[in-house]
Amino acid sequence: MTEGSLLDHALVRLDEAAKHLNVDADVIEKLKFARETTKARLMIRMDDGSRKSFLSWRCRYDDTRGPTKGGIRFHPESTADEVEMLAFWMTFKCAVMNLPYGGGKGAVQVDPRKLSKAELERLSRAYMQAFARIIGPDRDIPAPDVYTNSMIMGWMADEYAQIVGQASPAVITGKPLALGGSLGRGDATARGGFYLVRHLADELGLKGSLRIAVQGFGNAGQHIARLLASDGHKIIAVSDSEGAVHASDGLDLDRLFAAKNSARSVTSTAGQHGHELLAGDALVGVDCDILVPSALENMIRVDNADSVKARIVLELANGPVTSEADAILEKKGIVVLPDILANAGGVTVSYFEWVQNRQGFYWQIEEIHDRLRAIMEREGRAIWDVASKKEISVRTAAYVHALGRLAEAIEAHGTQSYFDS
Ligand SMILES: NC(=O)c1ccc[n+]([C@@H]2O[C@H](COP(=O)([O-])OP(=O)(O)OC[C@H]3O[C@@H](n4cnc5c(N)ncnc54)[C@H](O)[C@@H]3O)[C@@H](O)[C@H]2O)c1
Repeated sequence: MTEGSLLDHALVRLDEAAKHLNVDADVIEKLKFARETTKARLMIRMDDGSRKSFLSWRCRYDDTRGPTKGGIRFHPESTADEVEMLAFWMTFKCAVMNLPYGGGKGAVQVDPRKLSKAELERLSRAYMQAFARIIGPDRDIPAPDVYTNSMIMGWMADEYAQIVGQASPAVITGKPLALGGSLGRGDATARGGFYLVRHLADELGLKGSLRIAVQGFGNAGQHIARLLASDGHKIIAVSDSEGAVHASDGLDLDRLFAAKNSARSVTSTAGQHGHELLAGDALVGVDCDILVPSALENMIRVDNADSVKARIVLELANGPVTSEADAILEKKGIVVLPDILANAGGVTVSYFEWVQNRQGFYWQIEEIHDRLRAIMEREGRAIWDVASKKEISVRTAAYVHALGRLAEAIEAHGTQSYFDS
Protein backbone atom coordinates (compact mmCIF):
# COMPACT_ATOMS: atom_id res chain seq x y z
CA MET A 1 0.00 0.00 0.00
CA THR A 2 1.17 3.55 -0.69
CA GLU A 3 1.91 6.00 2.13
CA GLY A 4 -0.75 7.75 4.20
CA SER A 5 -2.92 6.71 7.12
CA LEU A 6 -5.59 4.04 6.84
CA LEU A 7 -8.13 6.82 7.25
CA ASP A 8 -6.55 8.73 4.33
CA HIS A 9 -7.07 5.64 2.16
CA ALA A 10 -10.71 5.38 3.23
CA LEU A 11 -11.23 9.08 2.49
CA VAL A 12 -10.48 8.43 -1.20
CA ARG A 13 -14.04 7.09 -1.42
CA LEU A 14 -15.43 10.31 0.07
CA ASP A 15 -13.51 12.45 -2.45
CA GLU A 16 -14.79 10.28 -5.28
CA ALA A 17 -18.41 10.55 -4.10
CA ALA A 18 -18.12 14.32 -3.62
CA LYS A 19 -17.37 14.70 -7.36
CA HIS A 20 -20.90 13.48 -8.13
CA LEU A 21 -22.84 15.59 -5.63
CA ASN A 22 -23.11 19.28 -5.11
CA VAL A 23 -22.39 19.47 -1.38
CA ASP A 24 -21.21 22.39 0.72
CA ALA A 25 -17.47 22.44 1.41
CA ASP A 26 -18.29 22.49 5.14
CA VAL A 27 -19.76 19.00 4.79
CA ILE A 28 -16.50 17.55 3.48
CA GLU A 29 -14.50 19.42 6.13
CA LYS A 30 -16.67 17.82 8.82
CA LEU A 31 -16.48 14.30 7.38
CA LYS A 32 -12.70 14.33 6.83
CA PHE A 33 -11.93 14.06 10.54
CA ALA A 34 -13.17 12.08 13.52
CA ARG A 35 -15.22 14.14 15.96
CA GLU A 36 -13.45 12.59 18.95
CA THR A 37 -11.18 9.66 19.61
CA THR A 38 -10.64 8.83 23.26
CA LYS A 39 -7.69 6.74 24.37
CA ALA A 40 -7.43 4.87 27.67
CA ARG A 41 -4.93 2.47 29.19
CA LEU A 42 -6.86 -0.39 30.78
CA MET A 43 -5.20 -1.92 33.83
CA ILE A 44 -6.35 -5.38 34.89
CA ARG A 45 -5.33 -8.00 37.43
CA MET A 46 -4.09 -11.18 35.77
CA ASP A 47 -4.85 -14.65 37.18
CA ASP A 48 -1.28 -14.95 38.53
CA GLY A 49 -1.74 -11.82 40.65
CA SER A 50 0.30 -9.48 38.42
CA ARG A 51 -1.14 -6.37 36.77
CA LYS A 52 -1.07 -5.77 33.02
CA SER A 53 -2.15 -2.79 30.95
CA PHE A 54 -3.68 -2.62 27.47
CA LEU A 55 -4.16 0.34 25.14
CA SER A 56 -7.73 0.99 24.08
CA TRP A 57 -9.76 3.51 22.09
CA ARG A 58 -13.27 4.60 21.35
CA CYS A 59 -13.88 6.80 18.32
CA ARG A 60 -17.10 8.73 17.75
CA TYR A 61 -16.52 9.72 14.14
CA ASP A 62 -19.67 11.67 13.35
CA ASP A 63 -22.93 11.98 15.26
CA THR A 64 -24.88 14.36 13.02
CA ARG A 65 -27.53 11.74 12.18
CA GLY A 66 -27.81 10.24 15.68
CA PRO A 67 -25.87 8.45 18.41
CA THR A 68 -22.66 6.86 17.16
CA LYS A 69 -22.79 3.11 16.50
CA GLY A 70 -20.03 0.58 15.93
CA GLY A 71 -18.31 -2.51 17.27
CA ILE A 72 -15.43 -3.06 19.68
CA ARG A 73 -12.50 -5.06 18.28
CA PHE A 74 -10.01 -6.97 20.46
CA HIS A 75 -6.91 -7.40 18.31
CA PRO A 76 -3.14 -7.31 18.94
CA GLU A 77 -2.59 -5.03 15.94
CA SER A 78 -5.37 -2.52 16.58
CA THR A 79 -4.35 1.14 16.31
CA ALA A 80 -6.08 4.51 16.71
CA ASP A 81 -5.79 5.02 12.93
CA GLU A 82 -7.56 1.73 12.20
CA VAL A 83 -10.31 2.54 14.72
CA GLU A 84 -10.92 5.89 13.00
CA MET A 85 -11.05 4.29 9.56
CA LEU A 86 -13.56 1.69 10.78
CA ALA A 87 -15.63 4.44 12.46
CA PHE A 88 -15.63 6.41 9.19
CA TRP A 89 -16.99 3.33 7.40
CA MET A 90 -19.69 2.95 10.06
CA THR A 91 -20.74 6.58 9.54
CA PHE A 92 -21.37 5.86 5.87
CA LYS A 93 -22.87 2.41 6.44
CA CYS A 94 -25.51 3.75 8.86
CA ALA A 95 -26.32 6.55 6.42
CA VAL A 96 -26.59 4.08 3.49
CA MET A 97 -29.25 2.16 5.41
CA ASN A 98 -30.92 5.34 6.71
CA LEU A 99 -30.49 4.18 10.32
CA PRO A 100 -30.78 7.04 12.82
CA TYR A 101 -27.11 6.68 13.81
CA GLY A 102 -23.72 8.21 13.28
CA GLY A 103 -20.57 6.09 13.12
CA GLY A 104 -18.25 4.91 15.87
CA LYS A 105 -15.81 2.11 16.65
CA GLY A 106 -13.64 0.88 19.51
CA ALA A 107 -10.70 -1.41 20.08
CA VAL A 108 -8.39 -2.91 22.66
CA GLN A 109 -4.86 -3.76 21.58
CA VAL A 110 -4.79 -7.32 22.89
CA ASP A 111 -4.61 -10.91 21.72
CA PRO A 112 -7.70 -12.27 23.53
CA ARG A 113 -6.63 -15.87 22.85
CA LYS A 114 -3.81 -15.33 25.35
CA LEU A 115 -6.22 -14.37 28.17
CA SER A 116 -8.17 -16.69 30.45
CA LYS A 117 -11.95 -16.24 30.52
CA ALA A 118 -11.72 -14.44 33.87
CA GLU A 119 -9.04 -12.06 32.52
CA LEU A 120 -11.18 -11.42 29.43
CA GLU A 121 -14.13 -10.53 31.66
CA ARG A 122 -12.00 -8.12 33.72
CA LEU A 123 -10.70 -6.49 30.52
CA SER A 124 -14.23 -6.14 29.06
CA ARG A 125 -15.50 -4.57 32.27
CA ALA A 126 -12.45 -2.26 32.43
CA TYR A 127 -13.27 -1.07 28.90
CA MET A 128 -16.76 -0.09 29.97
CA GLN A 129 -15.44 1.61 33.14
CA ALA A 130 -13.03 3.67 31.04
CA PHE A 131 -15.55 4.73 28.39
CA ALA A 132 -18.91 4.77 30.25
CA ARG A 133 -18.80 8.58 30.19
CA ILE A 134 -18.98 8.72 26.42
CA ILE A 135 -21.06 5.57 25.82
CA GLY A 136 -24.85 5.53 26.29
CA PRO A 137 -28.11 4.53 24.55
CA ASP A 138 -28.48 8.07 23.15
CA ARG A 139 -24.79 8.80 22.74
CA ASP A 140 -22.68 5.89 21.55
CA ILE A 141 -23.79 2.26 21.22
CA PRO A 142 -21.10 -0.44 20.87
CA ALA A 143 -21.49 -3.97 19.45
CA PRO A 144 -19.24 -6.99 18.79
CA ASP A 145 -16.51 -6.94 16.16
CA VAL A 146 -13.42 -9.05 15.42
CA TYR A 147 -12.66 -11.33 18.44
CA THR A 148 -15.50 -9.98 20.58
CA ASN A 149 -18.84 -11.75 20.97
CA SER A 150 -22.21 -11.76 22.73
CA MET A 151 -20.70 -12.96 26.03
CA ILE A 152 -18.40 -9.93 26.09
CA MET A 153 -21.33 -7.64 25.22
CA GLY A 154 -23.25 -9.17 28.16
CA TRP A 155 -20.40 -8.35 30.58
CA MET A 156 -20.16 -4.82 29.25
CA ALA A 157 -23.94 -4.26 29.48
CA ASP A 158 -23.84 -5.50 33.09
CA GLU A 159 -20.92 -3.20 33.96
CA TYR A 160 -22.72 -0.22 32.44
CA ALA A 161 -25.89 -1.06 34.41
CA GLN A 162 -23.83 -1.10 37.63
CA ILE A 163 -22.20 2.26 36.81
CA VAL A 164 -25.47 4.08 36.01
CA GLY A 165 -27.49 2.21 38.64
CA GLN A 166 -30.21 0.89 36.35
CA ALA A 167 -30.77 -1.74 33.67
CA SER A 168 -29.98 -0.15 30.33
CA PRO A 169 -29.93 -2.87 27.67
CA ALA A 170 -30.04 -0.40 24.74
CA VAL A 171 -26.49 0.72 25.58
CA ILE A 172 -24.96 -2.12 23.59
CA THR A 173 -26.14 -4.54 20.88
CA GLY A 174 -25.17 -8.09 19.99
CA LYS A 175 -26.09 -9.20 23.54
CA PRO A 176 -27.13 -12.76 24.38
CA LEU A 177 -30.86 -13.36 23.81
CA ALA A 178 -31.39 -13.81 27.55
CA LEU A 179 -30.10 -10.26 28.19
CA GLY A 180 -32.21 -8.52 25.54
CA GLY A 181 -30.45 -9.58 22.35
CA SER A 182 -32.46 -9.82 19.14
CA LEU A 183 -33.52 -12.88 17.24
CA GLY A 184 -31.89 -13.00 13.82
CA ARG A 185 -28.63 -11.22 14.76
CA GLY A 186 -26.51 -14.34 14.16
CA ASP A 187 -26.95 -14.53 10.39
CA ALA A 188 -27.99 -10.91 9.80
CA THR A 189 -24.85 -9.84 7.90
CA ALA A 190 -24.99 -12.74 5.46
CA ARG A 191 -28.78 -12.59 5.18
CA GLY A 192 -28.66 -8.91 4.23
CA GLY A 193 -26.17 -9.69 1.43
CA PHE A 194 -28.30 -12.64 0.35
CA TYR A 195 -31.47 -10.50 0.10
CA LEU A 196 -29.52 -7.89 -1.86
CA VAL A 197 -28.26 -10.35 -4.47
CA ARG A 198 -31.68 -11.93 -4.83
CA HIS A 199 -33.34 -8.55 -5.29
CA LEU A 200 -30.88 -7.34 -7.93
CA ALA A 201 -30.49 -10.72 -9.70
CA ASP A 202 -32.00 -9.51 -13.00
CA GLU A 203 -29.90 -6.35 -13.09
CA LEU A 204 -26.79 -8.39 -12.25
CA GLY A 205 -27.60 -10.89 -15.00
CA LEU A 206 -27.79 -13.78 -12.52
CA LYS A 207 -29.94 -16.70 -13.64
CA GLY A 208 -30.39 -20.31 -12.54
CA SER A 209 -27.96 -22.18 -10.33
CA LEU A 210 -24.83 -20.09 -9.68
CA ARG A 211 -21.29 -21.10 -8.72
CA ILE A 212 -20.11 -19.39 -5.53
CA ALA A 213 -16.65 -18.99 -3.94
CA VAL A 214 -16.51 -17.86 -0.31
CA GLN A 215 -13.31 -16.45 1.20
CA GLY A 216 -13.31 -16.84 5.00
CA PHE A 217 -15.52 -19.40 6.69
CA GLY A 218 -16.52 -17.76 9.99
CA ASN A 219 -19.82 -16.15 10.91
CA ALA A 220 -20.42 -14.27 7.66
CA GLY A 221 -18.90 -16.93 5.36
CA GLN A 222 -20.72 -19.94 6.81
CA HIS A 223 -24.10 -18.23 6.84
CA ILE A 224 -23.85 -16.95 3.26
CA ALA A 225 -22.82 -20.43 2.08
CA ARG A 226 -25.84 -21.96 3.84
CA LEU A 227 -28.30 -19.34 2.55
CA LEU A 228 -27.10 -19.47 -1.07
CA ALA A 229 -26.98 -23.29 -1.08
CA SER A 230 -30.52 -23.48 0.27
CA ASP A 231 -31.56 -21.22 -2.62
CA GLY A 232 -30.24 -23.78 -5.14
CA HIS A 233 -26.72 -22.45 -5.78
CA LYS A 234 -23.44 -24.41 -5.68
CA ILE A 235 -20.69 -23.50 -3.24
CA ILE A 236 -17.65 -24.56 -5.25
CA ALA A 237 -14.79 -23.12 -3.14
CA VAL A 238 -14.27 -21.91 0.43
CA SER A 239 -11.20 -20.84 2.38
CA ASP A 240 -10.10 -20.01 5.88
CA SER A 241 -6.79 -18.87 7.36
CA GLU A 242 -5.21 -22.30 6.67
CA GLY A 243 -6.08 -22.66 2.96
CA ALA A 244 -8.94 -23.50 0.61
CA VAL A 245 -10.93 -26.41 -0.80
CA HIS A 246 -12.57 -26.65 -4.21
CA ALA A 247 -15.10 -28.96 -5.94
CA SER A 248 -16.55 -27.90 -9.29
CA ASP A 249 -19.73 -29.94 -8.62
CA GLY A 250 -20.23 -28.28 -5.25
CA LEU A 251 -18.64 -28.82 -1.85
CA ASP A 252 -20.26 -30.91 0.89
CA LEU A 253 -21.33 -28.10 3.22
CA ASP A 254 -22.32 -30.35 6.13
CA ARG A 255 -18.75 -31.72 6.23
CA LEU A 256 -17.36 -28.19 6.19
CA PHE A 257 -19.65 -27.03 9.02
CA ALA A 258 -18.71 -30.14 11.01
CA ALA A 259 -15.00 -29.36 10.51
CA LYS A 260 -15.42 -25.76 11.72
CA ASN A 261 -17.59 -26.88 14.68
CA SER A 262 -14.77 -29.09 15.87
CA ALA A 263 -12.22 -26.25 15.40
CA ARG A 264 -10.66 -27.79 12.30
CA SER A 265 -9.82 -25.95 9.11
CA VAL A 266 -11.90 -26.41 5.96
CA THR A 267 -8.71 -27.92 4.49
CA SER A 268 -9.16 -30.96 6.78
CA THR A 269 -11.90 -32.12 4.38
CA ALA A 270 -9.51 -32.17 1.38
CA GLY A 271 -9.04 -35.52 -0.34
CA GLN A 272 -12.55 -36.67 0.75
CA HIS A 273 -16.09 -36.03 -0.59
CA GLY A 274 -14.62 -34.75 -3.89
CA HIS A 275 -12.89 -31.81 -2.16
CA GLU A 276 -9.53 -30.85 -3.61
CA LEU A 277 -6.98 -28.74 -1.76
CA LEU A 278 -6.21 -25.27 -3.07
CA ALA A 279 -3.71 -22.67 -1.87
CA GLY A 280 -5.61 -20.04 0.16
CA ASP A 281 -4.48 -17.25 -2.21
CA ALA A 282 -5.91 -19.12 -5.20
CA LEU A 283 -9.50 -18.73 -4.01
CA VAL A 284 -9.72 -15.19 -5.37
CA GLY A 285 -9.04 -16.49 -8.91
CA VAL A 286 -11.48 -19.44 -8.86
CA ASP A 287 -13.77 -19.57 -11.92
CA CYS A 288 -17.20 -18.76 -10.44
CA ASP A 289 -20.19 -16.42 -10.76
CA ILE A 290 -20.06 -14.75 -7.34
CA LEU A 291 -16.98 -14.25 -5.17
CA VAL A 292 -17.85 -13.49 -1.54
CA PRO A 293 -14.94 -12.03 0.47
CA SER A 294 -15.90 -12.78 4.10
CA ALA A 295 -12.51 -12.70 5.84
CA LEU A 296 -10.35 -9.63 6.33
CA GLU A 297 -9.42 -6.25 4.87
CA ASN A 298 -7.23 -5.82 1.74
CA MET A 299 -7.60 -9.38 0.41
CA ILE A 300 -8.08 -8.29 -3.22
CA ARG A 301 -5.17 -6.06 -4.18
CA VAL A 302 -3.28 -4.90 -7.27
CA ASP A 303 -1.29 -8.15 -7.29
CA ASN A 304 -4.31 -10.50 -7.52
CA ALA A 305 -7.26 -8.38 -8.77
CA ASP A 306 -6.52 -9.31 -12.35
CA SER A 307 -6.99 -13.00 -11.55
CA VAL A 308 -10.64 -12.55 -10.43
CA LYS A 309 -12.97 -14.47 -12.74
CA ALA A 310 -16.24 -13.91 -10.89
CA ARG A 311 -18.83 -11.62 -12.47
CA ILE A 312 -20.00 -10.29 -9.11
CA VAL A 313 -18.10 -9.60 -5.86
CA LEU A 314 -20.30 -9.50 -2.77
CA GLU A 315 -18.30 -7.78 0.00
CA LEU A 316 -19.42 -9.27 3.29
CA ALA A 317 -16.05 -8.38 4.84
CA ASN A 318 -15.21 -4.75 5.54
CA GLY A 319 -12.73 -3.27 3.08
CA PRO A 320 -11.70 -6.50 1.30
CA VAL A 321 -10.87 -4.69 -1.98
CA THR A 322 -8.24 -1.92 -2.01
CA SER A 323 -9.05 1.24 -3.94
CA GLU A 324 -6.36 0.39 -6.53
CA ALA A 325 -7.86 -3.11 -7.01
CA ASP A 326 -11.31 -1.57 -7.33
CA ALA A 327 -10.23 0.20 -10.51
CA ILE A 328 -8.91 -3.08 -11.97
CA LEU A 329 -12.18 -4.92 -11.23
CA GLU A 330 -14.20 -2.10 -12.73
CA LYS A 331 -12.13 -2.20 -15.91
CA LYS A 332 -12.79 -5.95 -16.15
CA GLY A 333 -16.55 -5.27 -15.96
CA ILE A 334 -16.90 -7.00 -12.58
CA VAL A 335 -19.69 -5.56 -10.41
CA VAL A 336 -18.70 -5.06 -6.77
CA LEU A 337 -21.55 -4.89 -4.27
CA PRO A 338 -19.72 -2.77 -1.68
CA ASP A 339 -19.29 -3.49 2.03
CA ILE A 340 -21.20 -0.44 3.28
CA LEU A 341 -24.27 -1.87 1.55
CA ALA A 342 -23.60 -5.61 1.23
CA ASN A 343 -22.74 -6.29 4.89
CA ALA A 344 -25.02 -3.67 6.45
CA GLY A 345 -27.56 -6.33 7.47
CA GLY A 346 -25.54 -6.76 10.69
CA VAL A 347 -25.86 -3.19 11.90
CA THR A 348 -29.47 -3.10 10.72
CA VAL A 349 -30.46 -5.99 13.01
CA SER A 350 -28.37 -4.33 15.75
CA TYR A 351 -30.61 -1.31 15.23
CA PHE A 352 -33.65 -3.60 15.58
CA GLU A 353 -32.19 -4.84 18.87
CA TRP A 354 -31.82 -1.25 20.15
CA VAL A 355 -35.40 -0.43 19.08
CA GLN A 356 -36.76 -3.56 20.84
CA ASN A 357 -34.77 -2.76 24.00
CA ARG A 358 -36.16 0.77 24.09
CA GLN A 359 -39.77 -0.25 23.47
CA GLY A 360 -39.53 -3.28 25.75
CA PHE A 361 -41.39 -5.40 23.22
CA TYR A 362 -39.68 -8.11 21.21
CA TRP A 363 -40.34 -9.19 17.63
CA GLN A 364 -40.66 -12.68 16.19
CA ILE A 365 -38.04 -13.89 13.73
CA GLU A 366 -40.37 -13.45 10.72
CA GLU A 367 -40.78 -9.77 11.56
CA ILE A 368 -36.99 -9.32 11.81
CA HIS A 369 -36.46 -11.00 8.43
CA ASP A 370 -39.25 -9.04 6.73
CA ARG A 371 -37.98 -5.72 8.03
CA LEU A 372 -34.38 -6.52 7.09
CA ARG A 373 -35.39 -7.59 3.59
CA ALA A 374 -37.47 -4.44 3.06
CA ILE A 375 -34.57 -2.15 4.04
CA MET A 376 -31.95 -4.06 2.01
CA GLU A 377 -34.19 -3.96 -1.05
CA ARG A 378 -35.12 -0.30 -0.64
CA GLU A 379 -31.55 0.94 -0.21
CA GLY A 380 -30.06 -1.57 -2.68
CA ARG A 381 -32.51 -0.46 -5.36
CA ALA A 382 -31.90 3.25 -4.67
CA ILE A 383 -28.13 2.76 -4.94
CA TRP A 384 -28.44 0.68 -8.10
CA ASP A 385 -30.50 3.49 -9.65
CA VAL A 386 -27.87 6.12 -8.69
CA ALA A 387 -25.16 3.93 -10.25
CA SER A 388 -27.12 3.49 -13.49
CA LYS A 389 -28.16 7.13 -13.77
CA LYS A 390 -24.73 8.59 -13.07
CA GLU A 391 -22.84 5.73 -14.79
CA ILE A 392 -20.64 5.13 -11.75
CA SER A 393 -19.65 2.03 -9.81
CA VAL A 394 -22.06 0.65 -7.21
CA ARG A 395 -19.46 1.52 -4.55
CA THR A 396 -19.29 5.16 -5.57
CA ALA A 397 -23.09 5.21 -5.82
CA ALA A 398 -23.37 3.86 -2.25
CA TYR A 399 -21.06 6.65 -1.02
CA VAL A 400 -23.01 9.24 -3.03
CA HIS A 401 -26.27 7.93 -1.54
CA ALA A 402 -24.90 8.12 2.02
CA LEU A 403 -23.13 11.44 1.47
CA GLY A 404 -26.41 12.98 0.30
CA ARG A 405 -28.04 12.02 3.59
CA LEU A 406 -25.09 13.12 5.70
CA ALA A 407 -24.87 16.43 3.83
CA GLU A 408 -28.55 17.11 4.35
CA ALA A 409 -28.18 16.57 8.09
CA ILE A 410 -24.97 18.61 8.36
CA GLU A 411 -26.41 21.43 6.25
CA ALA A 412 -29.55 21.46 8.41
CA HIS A 413 -27.31 22.60 11.29
CA GLY A 414 -26.26 25.60 9.20
CA THR A 415 -23.25 25.76 6.87
CA GLN A 416 -21.19 28.49 5.16
CA SER A 417 -23.85 29.19 2.52
CA TYR A 418 -26.47 29.58 5.24
CA PHE A 419 -24.39 32.30 6.90
CA ASP A 420 -23.58 34.03 3.57
CA SER A 421 -27.20 34.54 2.53
N1 LIG B 1 -20.18 -10.85 11.75
C1 LIG B 1 -20.81 -9.74 11.42
O1 LIG B 1 -21.95 -9.48 11.82
C2 LIG B 1 -20.14 -8.76 10.49
C3 LIG B 1 -20.81 -7.57 10.18
C4 LIG B 1 -20.24 -6.68 9.25
C5 LIG B 1 -19.01 -6.99 8.69
N2 LIG B 1 -18.37 -8.15 9.04
C6 LIG B 1 -17.07 -8.38 8.45
O2 LIG B 1 -17.01 -9.66 7.87
C7 LIG B 1 -15.69 -10.17 7.98
C8 LIG B 1 -15.72 -11.51 8.65
O3 LIG B 1 -16.37 -11.37 9.91
P1 LIG B 1 -16.86 -12.64 10.75
O4 LIG B 1 -17.71 -12.12 11.83
O5 LIG B 1 -17.39 -13.67 9.83
O6 LIG B 1 -15.45 -13.11 11.36
P2 LIG B 1 -15.01 -14.56 11.85
O7 LIG B 1 -13.85 -14.33 12.73
O8 LIG B 1 -16.18 -15.34 12.33
O9 LIG B 1 -14.50 -15.26 10.48
C9 LIG B 1 -13.39 -14.85 9.77
C10 LIG B 1 -12.94 -15.98 8.87
O10 LIG B 1 -11.90 -15.52 8.02
C11 LIG B 1 -10.89 -16.52 7.97
N3 LIG B 1 -9.61 -15.96 7.54
C12 LIG B 1 -8.68 -15.28 8.26
N4 LIG B 1 -7.62 -14.99 7.48
C13 LIG B 1 -7.90 -15.50 6.25
C14 LIG B 1 -7.19 -15.54 5.03
N5 LIG B 1 -5.99 -14.98 4.90
N6 LIG B 1 -7.77 -16.17 3.97
C15 LIG B 1 -8.98 -16.74 4.07
N7 LIG B 1 -9.69 -16.73 5.21
C16 LIG B 1 -9.15 -16.12 6.29
C17 LIG B 1 -10.88 -17.11 9.35
O11 LIG B 1 -10.26 -18.37 9.34
C18 LIG B 1 -12.39 -17.19 9.62
O12 LIG B 1 -12.91 -18.35 9.03
C19 LIG B 1 -14.88 -9.09 8.70
O13 LIG B 1 -14.31 -8.22 7.74
C20 LIG B 1 -15.95 -8.35 9.47
O14 LIG B 1 -15.55 -7.01 9.76
C21 LIG B 1 -18.91 -9.04 9.93
